[in-house]
Amino acid sequence: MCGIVGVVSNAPVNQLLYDALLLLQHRGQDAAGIVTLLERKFFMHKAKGMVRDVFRTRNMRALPGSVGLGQVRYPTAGNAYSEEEAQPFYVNAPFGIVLVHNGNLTNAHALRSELFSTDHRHTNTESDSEVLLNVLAHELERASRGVPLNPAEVFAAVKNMHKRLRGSYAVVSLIAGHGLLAFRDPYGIRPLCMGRSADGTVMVASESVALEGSGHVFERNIAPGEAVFIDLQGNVHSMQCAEAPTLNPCIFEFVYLARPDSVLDGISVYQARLNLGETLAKRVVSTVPPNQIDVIIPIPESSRPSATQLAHLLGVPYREGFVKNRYVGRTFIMPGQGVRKKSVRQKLNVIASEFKGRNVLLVDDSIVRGTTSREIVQMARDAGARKVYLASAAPPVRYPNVYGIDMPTKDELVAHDRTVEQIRELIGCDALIYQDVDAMKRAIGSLNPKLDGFDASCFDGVYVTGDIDTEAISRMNGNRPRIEETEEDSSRLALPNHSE
Ligand SMILES: O=P(O)(O)OC[C@H]1O[C@H](OP(=O)(O)OP(=O)(O)O)[C@H](O)[C@@H]1O
Ligand SMILES: NC(=O)CC[C@H](N)C(=O)O
Ligand SMILES: [Mg+2]
Repeated sequence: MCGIVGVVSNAPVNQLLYDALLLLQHRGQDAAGIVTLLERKFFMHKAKGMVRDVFRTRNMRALPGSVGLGQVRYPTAGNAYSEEEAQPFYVNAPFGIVLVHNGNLTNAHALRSELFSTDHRHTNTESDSEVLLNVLAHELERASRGVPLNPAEVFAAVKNMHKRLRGSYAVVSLIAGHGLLAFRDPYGIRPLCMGRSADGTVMVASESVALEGSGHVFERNIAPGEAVFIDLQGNVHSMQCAEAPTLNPCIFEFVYLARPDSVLDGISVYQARLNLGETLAKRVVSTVPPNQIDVIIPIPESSRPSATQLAHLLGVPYREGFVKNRYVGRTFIMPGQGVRKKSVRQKLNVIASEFKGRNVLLVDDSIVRGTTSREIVQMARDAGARKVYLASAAPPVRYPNVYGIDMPTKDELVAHDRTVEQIRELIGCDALIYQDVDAMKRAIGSLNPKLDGFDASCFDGVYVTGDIDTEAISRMNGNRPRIEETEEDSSRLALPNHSE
């Protein structure tokens, strides 16, 4: 779940792209990049790190032009530590194309060989996004052979792409001399929306918060399978390019990934989390009587809306018991278990008085590897809690995710092949209460009846694209270069040393 953005304007866009990427930082902390287009020349700067670290003034000055795109990366394919896999990706022919991608191709391996043997195209990294760019380049070349590239040719290329690509993809790309192309996979797994500002700038972005926070008015979501082409004058053309599109957004966006102030596919992320708190209340009542809970404490950050609603419905005081160090990033999207574990303690600290002698119900949005829960439960006990109960606003995460969330192998999931009682024992809490899968789908789905369903594969093992061999994917991903604790990790987590 990287964050992507693209703009067509008639004023310089470097600062605008930077601002939008900052608003999408929660979607990817590993690398960031921007490309701008001035006349027919691309200007690019990308590197590993967060937006504020990657772009210095001199880099920003070197990004001229009134059209551009950007990305913040959370790696789900290839090598998380490879600077070369930071996005955007560039290819020189045809026309000159740059591309940013949110999602994960499940047939990247097969496509890479096909690109080489049939299309005679070379890819130089392990990134699925580079594969995607080369498929786009090949299809654009085919569609515009002997004719000028107009929207009809661009849409013909996207139609062919949908036939070749499998998995999830929300994409923004720039075609030099022509315009900006954005499209979404036929299931709409990853989000993409567009908006406009008063001066006529058109922006496409992963989440509505990027539009609104940078002075644009949300216009609409890009439909599953749809392609939008914005020419260099700012005219918007669009076409449905998939044969049988359905809207099945990733449910984990609502549970954890997206910002609560975003509205994705017509659903307020905040309201979705409140609703999850409401249905969770029913589960809690049937496990632990509310009069045996003294206080409800959220595990910051993402669980707050669900915990508030839960506390309200149970009539139990809601208190802040953990303070988050805002300078440590999101732990779940950090690459590598060592670094994730260490950062939970660096990130959260207890307010001991909220725990001492009390029966506390801790609430998290989800439990994935159990890294956070294990640490937190122990911290609550160390602070003097009498009983420590834990509730998760999402059901157990039991299956690998193959569509752009970094939980690729089942063995790393604390709930895989374990009963709730076994998980409770591992985490070390006195009671463990999970959301129910159908209740979760109803709680969020009721907010937009036009949805066809969700990709909830990590909870129910049903993969919307229907062609997933999780064993093969687990094997492939298990061999991915993963990051375990290195010096670089540790220094990245360390707080700035002001005495230097
Ligand atoms: O079981 P785990 O593998 O630990 O993963 C789940 C935890 O990770 C996320 O928090 P994170 O710190 O990433 O972000 P947040 O501040 O938005 O809650 C999520 O909200 C859970 O707290
Ligand atoms: N989280 C994502 O969307 C990742 C995009 C792409 N698969 C990468 O690893 O760079
Ligand atoms: Mg969290």
